[in-house]
Amino acid sequence: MSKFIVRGGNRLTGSVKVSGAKNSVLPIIAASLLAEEGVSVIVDAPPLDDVITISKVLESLGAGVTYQNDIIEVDARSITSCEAPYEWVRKMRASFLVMGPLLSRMGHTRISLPGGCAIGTRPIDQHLKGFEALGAEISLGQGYIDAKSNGRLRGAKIYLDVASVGATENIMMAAALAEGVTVIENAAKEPEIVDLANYLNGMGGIVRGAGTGVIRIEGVERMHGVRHHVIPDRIEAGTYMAAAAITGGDVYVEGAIADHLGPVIAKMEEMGVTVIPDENGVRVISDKPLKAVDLKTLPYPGFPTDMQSQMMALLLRSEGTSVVTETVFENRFMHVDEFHNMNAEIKIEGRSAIVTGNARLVGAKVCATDLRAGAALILAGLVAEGTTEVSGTHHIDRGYVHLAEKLSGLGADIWRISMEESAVPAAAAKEEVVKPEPARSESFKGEEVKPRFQIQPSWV
Ligand SMILES: CC(=O)N[C@H]1[C@@H](OP(=O)(O)OP(=O)(O)OC[C@H]2O[C@@H](n3ccc(=O)[nH]c3=O)[C@H](O)[C@@H]2O)O[C@H](CO)[C@@H](O)[C@@H]1O
Ligand SMILES: C=C(OP(=O)(O)O)C(=O)O
Repeated sequence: MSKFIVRGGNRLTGSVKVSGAKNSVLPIIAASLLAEEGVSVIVDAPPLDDVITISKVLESLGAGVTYQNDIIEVDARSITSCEAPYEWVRKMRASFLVMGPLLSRMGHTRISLPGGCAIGTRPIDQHLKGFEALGAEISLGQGYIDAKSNGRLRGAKIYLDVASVGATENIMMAAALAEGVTVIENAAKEPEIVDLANYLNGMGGIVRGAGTGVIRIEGVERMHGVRHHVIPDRIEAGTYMAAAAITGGDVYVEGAIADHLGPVIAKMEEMGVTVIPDENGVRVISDKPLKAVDLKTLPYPGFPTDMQSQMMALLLRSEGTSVVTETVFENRFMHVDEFHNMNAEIKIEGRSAIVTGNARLVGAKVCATDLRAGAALILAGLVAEGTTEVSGTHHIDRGYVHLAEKLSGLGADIWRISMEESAVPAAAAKEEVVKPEPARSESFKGEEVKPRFQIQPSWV
């Protein structure tokens, strides 16, 4: 157990590199299960806890998985099990993404029900509706979902009631080896969907229209491993852009793809932040007082829900009152209570949060209630008076590679300690900061999912 310690007041400058996208690499690793021939090589796979978890799921199914220097190799030629047990699906909802490929390739799968999570109930009805349309028989019992098909799945037209990212991905993967053509209508359009489609096409699949609301998948008989580069993480990029903006900084976010960040850039520009994209990244200059803006989260290309809490941190420091409306998840304002502990004034009215700007934020002990809430609290800590301690770091480790190291590289006063240590006096605590482990080179087989960090003396 560890926590981040942040001392506010530093202006961030310099360059930070974005890692591969969590929300791309997870479905892509799952899709590797479709390859009956060859080995899949996934480049720019970020060393996140979620990546370890999905790798463990694949190993529990009989696939070979190795990880070295941000490259994952998956050998799924011999799958020995079709069951994703509770212990993995409980750790990470995205484990459910193995259902589509397993059903398509093996004709049978048994997966623990993913259940809700902190940000909402997150049902899976659209995934199941898609599998049933493709001819699977679904039964539920004892916390598990059983899906069986009589021979190959058969292509079908599927209209999604909500443009769900996960359902679109799961159905794309299920349809990849089905007989005939599948058309997904009201499909999600996120860049991660396009990345998955490119991966499936590289594996010998035939997927067209990804990135639009209608995706057409022509089923093929066999798929093979391929080498693929994961796209950069637009949410991680957006988080560093917000760090630059909130601290009045000047930061180059290397690897950020401006096209993937349209609404984030638009809102930052409305706030008075200068954003200069080029072909290798995005420069963010914040040299004026920030202005309040209203924003509403929506499926892509709307404003991403995964940037809502980080943006709220920024709005706390803006001139005027802002209204933030969350339409994607019904319970994604848990960071508001934590912000209150830092002296913020925010009122929740239904699906909206009314954010009073010009907040004099003060450091406090706060808890990351989910991944992005954790990032937002760290952003607030960067400008708060005094020291902020953010616990719940396991959430943050799901989605950010070396967060403290990347921010301190930009000049932030942030480090990580184990829970047993005291954050004060800070100088003493810095003697026992946490350093990332060297890259893994071994198979994940047989290991527990351990924190990827260990205490090292005198680092940073
Ligand atoms: C691993 C991954 O890629 N996670 C992302 C993915 O999550 P995930 O794929 O779980 O999110 P979805 O797009 O499925 O969820 C969007 C909305 O649809 C609802 N829904 C979803 C499926 C379903 O069968 N029925 C249903 O009603 C959900 O409850 C939610 O309200 O997209 C979210 C929305 O951009 C992001 O916040 C997550 O970071
Ligand atoms: C909600 C998120 O992820 P997940 O769907 O993996 O929980 C996120 O990345 O902010």
